Amino acid sequence: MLLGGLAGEEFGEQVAASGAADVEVRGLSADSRRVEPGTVFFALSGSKADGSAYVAQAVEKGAVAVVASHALDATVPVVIVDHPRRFLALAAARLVGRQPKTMVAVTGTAGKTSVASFTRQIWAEAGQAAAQIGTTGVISPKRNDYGSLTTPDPLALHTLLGELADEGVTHAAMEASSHGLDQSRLDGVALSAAGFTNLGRDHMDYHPTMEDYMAAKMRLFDTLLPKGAPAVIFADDAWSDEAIRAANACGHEVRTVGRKGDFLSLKRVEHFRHKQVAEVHHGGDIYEVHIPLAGDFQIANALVSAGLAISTGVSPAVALKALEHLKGASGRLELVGQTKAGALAYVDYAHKPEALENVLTSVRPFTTGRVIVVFGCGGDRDKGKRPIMGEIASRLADITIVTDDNPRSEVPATIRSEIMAATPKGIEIGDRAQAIRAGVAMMSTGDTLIVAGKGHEEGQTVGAETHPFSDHQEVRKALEEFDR
Ligand SMILES: CC(=O)N[C@H]1[C@@H](OP(=O)(O)OP(=O)(O)OC[C@H]2O[C@@H](n3ccc(=O)[nH]c3=O)[C@H](O)[C@@H]2O)O[C@H](CO)[C@@H](O)[C@@H]1O[C@H](C)C(=O)N[C@@H](C)C(=O)N[C@H](CCC(=O)O)C(=O)O
Ligand SMILES: Nc1ncnc2c1ncn2[C@@H]1O[C@H](COP(=O)(O)OP(=O)(O)OP(=O)(O)O)[C@@H](O)[C@H]1O
Ligand SMILES: N[C@H](CCC[C@H](N)C(=O)O)C(=O)O
Ligand SMILES: [Mg+2]
Repeated sequence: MLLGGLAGEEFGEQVAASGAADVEVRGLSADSRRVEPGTVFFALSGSKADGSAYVAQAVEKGAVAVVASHALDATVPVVIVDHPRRFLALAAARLVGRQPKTMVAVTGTAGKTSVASFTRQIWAEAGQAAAQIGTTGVISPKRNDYGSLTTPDPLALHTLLGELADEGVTHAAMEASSHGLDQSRLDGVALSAAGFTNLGRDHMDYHPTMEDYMAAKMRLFDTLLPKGAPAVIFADDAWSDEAIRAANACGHEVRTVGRKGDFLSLKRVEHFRHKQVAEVHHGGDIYEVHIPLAGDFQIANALVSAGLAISTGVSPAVALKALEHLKGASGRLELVGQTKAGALAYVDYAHKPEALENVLTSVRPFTTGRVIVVFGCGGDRDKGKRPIMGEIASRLADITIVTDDNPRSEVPATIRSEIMAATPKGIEIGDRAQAIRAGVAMMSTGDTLIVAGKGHEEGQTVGAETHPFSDHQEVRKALEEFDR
């Protein structure tokens, strides 16, 4: 394809100005190390490096043109644009040229993986070939691939979407992380609908303020979702009104769900040990909905998912009935085992304040004994959340065990001490396997154990190395050891 053709209307003029419109393009890359002959190199300024420094290397490896945000010295044409990351995403979409026909994206601080999974499950129940893309990887009729980024970079993303389309997948739900939105990773995806769950503290190391964080999330509505398309918004969050305002301002069809929702209105919820029954009103009809998952927050996720499924053609009756068979996403308040005396052990991915608060509150109604929590905070990530999570655990759990969770380049004991400062009665056990053993050893009748922070993860990253580690396995091992 010619670069002029990949540029589209938005970047056509700049490409023409560079004299590169007729350059034949064989591939795109933002990494000089991966450039091959015929590639267009996008020189991106990142958090660690500046791609401009690698232009010479890219050209040496065969780059036929460079896209950058400022003038550069190069022996090939240089296209100067304001937003090279957006150009990369749109060009990747055009170069691949196909994606599952119906795609939705969901954003929010918590619940994205769950909503992507539930939406896929509802579509599948409705007979569609459906996929989900996000933190836990890619799940489709033919795949169950472990993932890394929540929102893949545009080249990986569009290659994947092309493959899914070739495999016959017609429906896909993807997670839009704030990093992904801010870095235009999904700008090239054609969306049929989009969802918002909630906003809470996270990634304050990346976004300067909560308003900036919210603005990144709202790119989903103000830049990516085509005007007039359905925006499904959870109505009961502190930031819901702001999201509704933003979606309305863009001319979308706003569909709110939740207690304050008018598209799917939640009227009543009864909590049981392993399930919840909700009364939901839609378009004048009343539905009794059985959700086989614990946790109030799963109702919110289920409603956003049903809203997205209905907005993409599933009948309301089928969508709400499908909720009866939902399986939780791996490691999201997942019941991993129980003691012979019936005390429950869960693995959960809460690694940010609101999520931890929600999870600890969610298990209280069915916990007749004590709530025991084992958790830590990641290194090289928002340090401000450490004392906040410590305070939440000491307020909402009866026993708190503070341990390590991917310390990365930081000193693990320092991370723990920042959590412990707000958890005066916390027990500190750095070794995560030992911390889980200690938690399991304490369990007696009526207690609930929550091992939080890693969810589906399969490794513990210490320094630059990731060692195999699974909360699921450690919980199971400890249950075997202590509960004979
Ligand atoms: C902070 C961040 O988000 N970084 C992402 C970003 O990298 P970057 O552009 O900042 O990269 P950089 O290292 O500064 O390099 C700048 C440019 O120079 C290029 N380069 C560099 C070296 C070289 O020799 N040659 C060369 O061309 C790089 O390829 C890059 O294009 O763009 C890359 C490509 O899309 C991402 O892989 C990378 O994600 C890193 C690995 C990451 O850890 N991201 C996390 C924080 C993240 O994105 N998380 C979110 C949210 C999770 C959640 O919600 O909890 C996610 O979506 O997963
Ligand atoms: N709607 C919700 N409201 C509050 N907390 C939630 C909600 N949904 C999930 N959680 C909590 O957040 C954790 C992560 O859930 P999930 O993976 O679905 O969210 P996510 O937005 O994909 O998170 P991440 O950005 O880390 O990938 C869960 O394990 C649970 O503790
Ligand atoms: N996507 C999140 C996951 C955090 C999970 C937690 N286990 C940690 O390592 O902090 C991040 O990279 O910030
Ligand atoms: Mg996720």
